[in-house]
Amino acid sequence: MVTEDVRATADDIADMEIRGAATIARAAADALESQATDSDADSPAAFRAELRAAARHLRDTRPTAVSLPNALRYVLGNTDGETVAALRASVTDAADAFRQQLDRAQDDLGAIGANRLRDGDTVMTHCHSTDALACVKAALDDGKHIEAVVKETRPRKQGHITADQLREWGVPVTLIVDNAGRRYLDAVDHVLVGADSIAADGSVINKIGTSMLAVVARERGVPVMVAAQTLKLHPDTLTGNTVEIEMRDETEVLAAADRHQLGAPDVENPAFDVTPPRYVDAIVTERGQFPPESIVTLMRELYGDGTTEPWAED
Ligand SMILES: O=P(O)(O)OC[C@H]1O[C@H](OP(=O)(O)O)[C@H](O)[C@@H]1O
Repeated sequence: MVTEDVRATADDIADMEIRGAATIARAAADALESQATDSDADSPAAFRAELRAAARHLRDTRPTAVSLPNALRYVLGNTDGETVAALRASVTDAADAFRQQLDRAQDDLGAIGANRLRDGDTVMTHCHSTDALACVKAALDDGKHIEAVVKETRPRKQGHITADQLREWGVPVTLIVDNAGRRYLDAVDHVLVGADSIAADGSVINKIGTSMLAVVARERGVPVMVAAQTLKLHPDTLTGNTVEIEMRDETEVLAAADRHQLGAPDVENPAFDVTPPRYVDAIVTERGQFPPESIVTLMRELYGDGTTEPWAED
C-alpha cells in the first residue's frame, strides 16, 4: 500500500543520499504528495490509512532531525476532504504550501543571520547546513566579503559539500581536519552551524563534534551562531522527552578491510551530539534571533504544549 516512490525516498533518506534536515523535510512532503497522487484507494478511509502508512515508513528512517516528523505533521494535519479526490487535492496543496514555507523561512533566516556577519568576517563551519549557508549567501548578496574555515566533518565528510558550495559563491575556503578546529579558532570571527533539532531548554542537537567545537569556541571567546528555521524546534521536548541520537553503521568509521586488520574493536558511530545552551550565543530563525534559553517561548507559541502523532495506526 506504500508506493515504490515513497519506499525509494525512505531508502535514500536512510542511506543519506538525501540528507540535511531541511532537505529531508522537503523530500518527505514530496513523498506524501506522490503517495496521494499514485493512490488507487477506493474510499476516503483507505486513502487516509495509506497516507498514514507512508508517513510511518518515512518517519522510521532517521530519528534525530525533527524536521522530518514536523513535515509529516504539517501535510497530514492539512489533509482534508469528504472524497478521495478532495483528499488528494488537499495533500498536493499542503505539500505545496509546505515547500513555499520552507523556502521563505530559509530566505528570511538568511537575511537575519547575515546581520550578524560583518564585511571581512571569517566563519568556521561544521558539516553542511543549508540554513547556515543561507546566512553566508545573504551576507554575500549584501556585498560583504566573507571567508570560511570549513571542518571536514568525519566520518561522512559533509564539509566537502560546504566547501564546494562556498567556492561556487566565490568565498575563499580553507578546509581543515576536525582535530584542527581549536588551532584555527583564533583566525575566525564566528562559529556558524545548523541544527537537526532544538530542544525546549535551548540545547542544540547537531552533527557529532558540534558540542566539542562550541566548548572550545567559548574558551577562545568566539561566538557560536546556530542557524535553524523553526521547523527544527522539537515540540516533544516541551513535555520532557529527550531527542534520540541516531547511531549509524560502524562501517562509516571503520571499513571492513581495516576492521579485518585491527581485529574487532568496539566501534560506535553516533551521528549527532547535544550542545548545552550555555555554549550557544544565538539561535537564528526566520522569526528572529534568540538567546537559546528563550527559544521555549517561540516553541510554545508555534506548537502548543506538545504534539500529536497523526500517522498512528487506527
Ligand atoms: O537543514 P540544514 O540546515 O540543511 O541541515 C541541518 C543539519 O543536517 C545535517 O545532518 P545530516 O548530514 O543529515 O546527518 C547536519 O547536522 C546539519 O547541520
